[in-house]
Order: sequence, then C-alpha cells, then structure tokens
Amino acid sequence: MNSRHVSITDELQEYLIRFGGREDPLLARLREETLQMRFGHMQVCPEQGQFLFFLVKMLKARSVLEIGVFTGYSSLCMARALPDDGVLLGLDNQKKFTDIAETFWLEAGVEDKIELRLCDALAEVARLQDKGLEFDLIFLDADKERYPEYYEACLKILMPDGLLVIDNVLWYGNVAKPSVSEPITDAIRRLNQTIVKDERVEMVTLPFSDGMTLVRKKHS
Ligand SMILES: C[S@@+](CC[C@H](N)C(=O)[O-])C[C@H]1O[C@@H](n2cnc3c(N)ncnc32)[C@H](O)[C@@H]1O
Repeated sequence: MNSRHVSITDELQEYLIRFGGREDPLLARLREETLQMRFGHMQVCPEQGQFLFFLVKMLKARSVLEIGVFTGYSSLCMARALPDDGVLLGLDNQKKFTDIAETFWLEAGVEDKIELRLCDALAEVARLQDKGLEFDLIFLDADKERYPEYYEACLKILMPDGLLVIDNVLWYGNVAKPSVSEPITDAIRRLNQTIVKDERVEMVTLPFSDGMTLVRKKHS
C-alpha cells in the first residue's frame, strides 16, 4: 500500500453516504434539495457535515462561528452537536440561500441555538473582534479570494486551544498545478503557505472532499 489516497468514485461516494456517517432523512432532504439548485455544488458533502458534528462534540464547543451558511447543511450539523445553551453564529450575504437554511433549522428544532447575520462576513468578523468576542470553533467556508484576510481575522477571535476549520484548501487540486494561476487558487496557495509556517498554531490538512485544514490556536 503506498501513501496515495483511494479515488472517490461515484460508487464509493454512495457507499460513504451509507456507511461513512449518519445522515438522517432531514439532512438527506436538505442535501438533495440543495443539489437541485444552481449553486448546489457549494454545499459541504455529508461526510464533512458528520465530521463537523464530531469536532463540535469532541471539543465540547459552546460557541461556534460559521462563515458561509448557504442552505444550512453544515450549520445544522454543528448546531445539533452543541449543548442546549450553545450558540452558533452564522454569517452569509445571500438571503435567498439562508431562507432555505432557516426552514430546515426550524424543522430540526435547532433554531434557538442559531443566530443568523446577513452581512459581509469579513467586515462582521472585524466587528466581532471589536466587541471582544471569541469562539471555540470557527468554520470558514465563504469567499475564497479573501481567505488570507479571513485567516488573520479569525485567529483574533479564536479562543486559545480553539479550532479553525477551513474548507476547499485544495481547490479542486489546482493549488498543486503550476500552470494554474487565477485569483482564488493564488489566494488559497498564499493561505496554505502562511499556515504551514505559522508558529502560533498547530495544523493539519486533510485530503477530505476539496481539502480541509484544521488549525488549532496555541496559547500565546
Ligand atoms: C461554499 S458556500 C457555504 C456552504 C455551507 N457551509 C454548507 O454547508 O452548505 C459559501 C457561502 O458563502 C457566502 N458568501 C460568499 N461571500 C460572502 C461574503 N463576503 N460575506 C458573507 N457571505 C459570503 C455565499 O453566499 C455562500 O452561501
């Protein structure tokens, strides 16, 4: 066995949905409805949702920030993992997407744990810092061109020992293709180069879906 990863074929993806995590009928319906939409591919995959649920539980997180809510799959997974007095603050700038999210949060009975803000997320993160707020876990999954700026801003509002989870860090494999240079790929490359040498954090990149980096903030 070499160190390469197994290719995720459609067949294997179906298998993973069945045996790689627990996706209940409500989440399955949200996923299927979202996939019918024009930008449906932006949704996290079911294994990522289960993984985020797991992380929130393992960390015993009480405060979660999600940057990029879309139709609410990942927020629903994380909100379910929060204790009754836990809070997830979700940021997005597209009401047409978050209206769908709110319907599903209500149906799942997690609406009391979620606060949604329609805003420019990077500006809102700066406001959260001004207010002195800190989070146990932040999931970054919004406008990729600004990932390097989000990274710095998120570290400021992450608790020591807190976890920043960043999606799409492999950007369809483009980060490793020297022939590809365009704003998103270049921004993600800059981010990845920053994180790997950043002494303020511990980090690991998982080749999971489109690549997820876990960043743990050390005590200063
Ligand atoms: C990849 S999707 C998020 C997927 C979501 N986490 C899920 O589980 O399905 C990215 C979201 O970020 C939002 N977004 C993009 N740029 C933004 C910005 N500047 N401020 C706030 N939200 C933004 C988009 O509207 C979109 O809903």
